Amino acid sequence: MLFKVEMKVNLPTDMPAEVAAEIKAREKAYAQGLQEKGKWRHLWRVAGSYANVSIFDVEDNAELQDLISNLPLFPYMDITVAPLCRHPSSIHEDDR
Ligand SMILES: O=C(O)CC1=CCC(=O)O1
Repeated sequence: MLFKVEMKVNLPTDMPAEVAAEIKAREKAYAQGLQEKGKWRHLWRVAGSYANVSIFDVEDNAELQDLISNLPLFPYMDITVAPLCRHPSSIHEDDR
């Protein structure tokens, strides 16, 4: 199942820089691991903001919830999720 996930990061302004850097490093490692597994298909920066638009490919809603809630930045993000289905005009056979 494919989901569009939008994540907006809101780190507290008073968070020490070294704490923020450590969380971001763990987030990067976690995100890259999920990309290598094919679970996190696309990861795009939204230009001009500390936000991303991502496409997740998961078994079900429960797996998406598990993956997202384990993001190191999860406590500091506003997240919106939308389920996706194949567009009838898509030429990409693997979009399902
Ligand atoms: O920077 C972001 O948009 C938050 C984030 C998600 C995966 C990652 O490495 O950073």
